[in-house]
Amino acid sequence: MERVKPTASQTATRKLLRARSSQRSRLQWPLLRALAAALVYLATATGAAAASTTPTARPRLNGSSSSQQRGGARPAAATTAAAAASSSGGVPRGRHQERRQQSGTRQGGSSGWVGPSPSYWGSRGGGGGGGGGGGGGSGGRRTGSRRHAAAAAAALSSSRGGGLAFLPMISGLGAQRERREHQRSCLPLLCALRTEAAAAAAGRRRVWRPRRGAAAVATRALTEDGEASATAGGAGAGAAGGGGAAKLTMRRRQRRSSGKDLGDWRPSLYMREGLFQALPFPVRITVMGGGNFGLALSLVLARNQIPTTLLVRSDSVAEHVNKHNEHPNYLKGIKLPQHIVATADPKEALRDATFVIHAVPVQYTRKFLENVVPHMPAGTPILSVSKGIETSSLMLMNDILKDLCGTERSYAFLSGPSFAREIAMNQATAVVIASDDSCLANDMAKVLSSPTFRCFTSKDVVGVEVGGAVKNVIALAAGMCEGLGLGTNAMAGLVTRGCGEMRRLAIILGGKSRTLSGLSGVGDTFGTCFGPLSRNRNFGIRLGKGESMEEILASSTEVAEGVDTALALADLIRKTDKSYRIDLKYAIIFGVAEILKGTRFPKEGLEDLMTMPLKAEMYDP
Ligand SMILES: NC(=O)c1ccc[n+]([C@@H]2O[C@H](COP(=O)([O-])OP(=O)(O)OC[C@H]3O[C@@H](n4cnc5c(N)ncnc54)[C@H](O)[C@@H]3O)[C@@H](O)[C@H]2O)c1
Ligand SMILES: O=P(O)(O)OC[C@H](O)CO
Repeated sequence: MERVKPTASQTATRKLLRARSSQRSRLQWPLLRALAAALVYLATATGAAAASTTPTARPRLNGSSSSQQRGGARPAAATTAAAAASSSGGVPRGRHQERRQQSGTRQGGSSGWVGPSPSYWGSRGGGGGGGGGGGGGSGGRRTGSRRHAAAAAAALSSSRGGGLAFLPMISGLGAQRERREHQRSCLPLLCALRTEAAAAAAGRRRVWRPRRGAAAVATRALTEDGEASATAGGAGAGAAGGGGAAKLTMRRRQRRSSGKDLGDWRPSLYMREGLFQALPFPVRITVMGGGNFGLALSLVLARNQIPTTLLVRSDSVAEHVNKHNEHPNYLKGIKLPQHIVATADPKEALRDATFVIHAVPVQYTRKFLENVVPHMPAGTPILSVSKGIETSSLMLMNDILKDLCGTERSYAFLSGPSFAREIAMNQATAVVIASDDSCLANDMAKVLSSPTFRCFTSKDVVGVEVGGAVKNVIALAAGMCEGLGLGTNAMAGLVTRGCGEMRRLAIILGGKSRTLSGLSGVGDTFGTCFGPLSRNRNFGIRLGKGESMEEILASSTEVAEGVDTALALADLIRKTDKSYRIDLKYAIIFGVAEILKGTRFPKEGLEDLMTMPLKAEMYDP
């Protein structure tokens, strides 16, 4: 019998059904794992409660239902935990903690955290100097719900606080409302647990008062112990003694004794409403680079009450920041919260970092990192916010960081329309964080997001990075357009054609076309080309008005990354794109490079663009 050939729509429907069924089976696995983990946990917890006089007794977490919490009743979990705490001489200890203490390994970085560690710390070999290399991160990388299911199972079988790692798994199953309820009910508990974990690490005892709420517990931790040891939803902290950490702690204490601390240490809306998505491990962040953007991101972190250390270049700047709560040169007029601590000592800044944020301009990155890398704990993930291409190597940040900090750690890249001053003034901002490691991108998005700072995620590192680099060059051109006194038609045409060049280059380098229609592509291009705060645009305006490069460079204190990047891009395109007439395909980038080199005037550049050979508007590489 002759086989009937399916129609195109039948084939498409079948493909869709097949995809959905495989998606369903992927979703079922975490559910089954979750159920299995919960059963194991319940069975063990029952046994543990019976034997709660032993030091290894594990408290029950499942008593903290939202109704109990809202009704103000002391949750069963708290009662059990308190009983277990007192019986074990402080904080109840789980198996992981015990094993670590027996083997003498420093656990969970500074805070003594005993929950699971994320997959991107796998290369730390379960321990190490940072904020949490241990627990569940057993080497190879896992992704998505598998990782969360495994982390939850590990947490449930390890320590009481780790049980909260169950939350992301619930979210993976899509039960949004339940998750919110659960988080709301668990949040005060989570904060209290972390406070206790940190106190235990520092050898202190702590009174269990979950009914006072997360904010009270967090604040109390700060006031009583002089250490930012409990933070909003998921941002635990360190209380490690000795060395640099002790110095930082002492500074915090000194400030506190001055009586003006805590003014801005309030629970954010995310924390109060339970919207903050807790990470199942403590977080302490080091921001490298105390320029405009480093400061702005420190403020974002401080608003989420994450302990943040700013690594600056000189002792005098660090001293000024710590003493006056503002930077002497950047973001003038913006006051920094007291709990942002600056230091010029990379060892001191990095020893306890859970994550590192790199906010040094691309062209200074290599020199800056040479002194810093030896002090960076192995495996600590880095989030880069720098946009551009290195002139000497023609590398994007992804390659520069891998070159300098090794391939054995995960990297993420933040980009999008995000002027430092607007962020510092708490104005709404949306960005994208790209990483090959989607767990890291998700976690960084959780750490940074707040009601005024929204992070999306992406897997397209190249697309996001190319967008961030090329938009600065287009902004120089847009500035020249403005400086030449041209109208809206010219500006809109120029920026649109510039976005085409950006997309073309991104595709050639391995990025995705759709990324360039997002925040890091056209989003950032619009922001930078039309935003009065843009340094690149303002540089272009001055060029357009007839000032020379030398004059502008001599009189400006701020970095316009597009200047070096334009020259690097022209070289990179020549090296990478071997197609016919690249000068026509990248007319704006080449034009800007020529003007910066001094071989063309802005007006001539415009004439060149307008008299190019006639051709189709769109074509792909
Ligand atoms: N400013 C913004 O609004 C913004 C927004 C998004 C991304 N970014 C990106 O963030 C990165 C940092 O930008 P920024 O605005 O904070 O820079 P900035 O111009 O405000 O500060 C310069 C930074 O570089 C350091 N620096 C200066 N000269 C140096 C040198 N010779 N060697 C080593 N370090 C030196 C300074 O100490 C300072 O930390 C850039 O790549 C930029 O593209 C900035
Ligand atoms: O001030 P610019 O021109 O360096 O731009 C800053 C940011 O990149 C805008 O997103």
